[in-house]
Amino acid sequence: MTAKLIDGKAVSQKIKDQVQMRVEKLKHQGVVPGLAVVLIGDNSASHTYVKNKQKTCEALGMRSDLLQYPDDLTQAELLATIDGLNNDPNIHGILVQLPLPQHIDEFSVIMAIDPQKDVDGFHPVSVGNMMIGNEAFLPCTPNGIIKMLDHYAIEPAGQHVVVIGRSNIVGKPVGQMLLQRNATVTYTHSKTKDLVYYTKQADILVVAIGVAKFLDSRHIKPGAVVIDVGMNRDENGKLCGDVDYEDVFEKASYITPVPGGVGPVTIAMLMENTVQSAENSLAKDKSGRTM
Ligand SMILES: Nc1nc2c(c(=O)[nH]1)N[C@@H](CN(C=O)c1ccc(C(=O)N[C@@H](CCC(=O)O)C(=O)O)cc1)CN2
Repeated sequence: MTAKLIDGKAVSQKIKDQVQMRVEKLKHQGVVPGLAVVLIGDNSASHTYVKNKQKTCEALGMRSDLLQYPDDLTQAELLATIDGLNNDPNIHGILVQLPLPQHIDEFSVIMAIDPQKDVDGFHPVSVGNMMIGNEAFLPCTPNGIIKMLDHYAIEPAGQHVVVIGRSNIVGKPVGQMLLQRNATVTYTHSKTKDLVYYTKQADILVVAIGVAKFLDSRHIKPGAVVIDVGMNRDENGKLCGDVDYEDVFEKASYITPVPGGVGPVTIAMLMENTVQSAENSLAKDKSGRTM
């Protein structure tokens, strides 16, 4: 068996085409969706991702404001910036690019963002609503993974999903979202004993640990679906995932490439959250006017 490629670029394009139609409809009603991206410091990967976000935003006809600061920005200054964006009627989505410099508390920053503009889906209000199945902004990478599975008719229901990694932005939410689609979910992490005992049981494996080529064919059962969330550089400085792609390709049924898999769909889901927020804002204004 050789794996079928899960083409993140193709899935991303399909989502962006739908977003573009929604943007045009909003523009006819006088609303230009606006995304504010706050970038602190000089992390080169973050600069690349933010550039991708801005480029995509503008290509879809949305407004994208970049607020860039040196890494000595104080937490108080950042919170004041976020407060200004919360109150800007032309801004519908706010994100602060992670990771942050060590002197800034990530939770305080996420808490400062108005949940109605939380297009990353990281705010506890968004997370809580997601957990109980309420409408919420869903985190972009986990939601993108769901969209890729849907695109290839890979049904999570009844499947054993093993998640490697327990971050607040990928591991924890993706497991919950797949649980809500009736998968059976096992969470594993750096402290899990005998990791292979769990990974070899997985019908669907989500690998989000940030270690280049960590997972190889010994970790998976034949026919597993492998979702590689990793974004690393190999010994030659080449972008690679958490999965040894060449080694796993012969054994998996589906696999996401890096680059070209989870990354592009993450961006597309951010665009979808941003246009959704602008639609929510317009609906709220209209309901206010009819009161
Ligand atoms: N505020 C946030 N910070 C971070 C998030 C997030 O969702 N919100 N997620 C990750 C990084 N991430 C989004 O910002 C992200 C990572 C990778 C890509 C991407 O397009 N990857 C490309 C390759 C890009 C390259 O050339 O290096 C691919 O995989 O094809 C987009 C977004 C952490 N921070």
